[in-house]
Amino acid sequence: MTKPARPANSTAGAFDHERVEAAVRELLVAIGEDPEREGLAETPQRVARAYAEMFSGLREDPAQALTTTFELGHDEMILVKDIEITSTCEHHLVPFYGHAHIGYVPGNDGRIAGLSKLARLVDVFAKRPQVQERLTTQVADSLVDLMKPTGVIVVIEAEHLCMTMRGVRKPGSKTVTSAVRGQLRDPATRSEAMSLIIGR
Ligand SMILES: Nc1nc2c(ncn2[C@@H]2O[C@H](COP(=O)(O)OP(=O)(O)OP(=O)(O)O)[C@@H](O)[C@H]2O)c(=O)[nH]1
Ligand SMILES: [Zn+2]
Repeated sequence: MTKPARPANSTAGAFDHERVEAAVRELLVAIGEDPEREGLAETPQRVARAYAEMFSGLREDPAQALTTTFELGHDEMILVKDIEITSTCEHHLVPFYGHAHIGYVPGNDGRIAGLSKLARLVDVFAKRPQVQERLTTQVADSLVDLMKPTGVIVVIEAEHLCMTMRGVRKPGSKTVTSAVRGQLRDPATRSEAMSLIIGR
């Protein structure tokens, strides 16, 4: 049975460096390598440090990313385009990377978010084992939760290394996912938002 995905704001247990190091050492033996040879001797520790960074979002709360908001009385769409993202495919544990575009129309209070905080919010979810669709909806749903905006659109375009370096080997293929909430579901506003995002 497929287990349900971890809820957006749950916090995972502490990162166990020693256990990751032991697992990487074991992995090296399993692929026929010598984990004691000079070039690999420190690899388990390096990989543990890298994983701690790549999966740091498991222990982060999205509410802590969206800390700074301003009461501006703004009621038009705000769009932050081309936010670079790197995440990790949960099926193969290799990266997928590309760009996120986040647009929203503030709620009735006209409250807006600090621009950098939107990029921080994406990272909370990107730094977890992911599939692109869930990453996209988690960003949209947490923005709805935290900002109570009138509308939200999140578009992510990414290249998956699991499709380029191995398996089907189709370099250059891009996956585009979107999540649209509230007023931006209206076909006219949605297509205006999409043309701002896609029209470069
Ligand atoms: N929908 C979706 N699929 C993904 C994502 N990342 C990887 N996948 C796909 O997950 C699928 C896993 O398929 P499996 O048949 O279980 O694994 P596999 O034998 O390694 O598959 P191949 O990649 O086709 O060699 C593959 O089709 C991947 O392309 C993602 O973010 N979203
Ligand atoms: Zn994959």
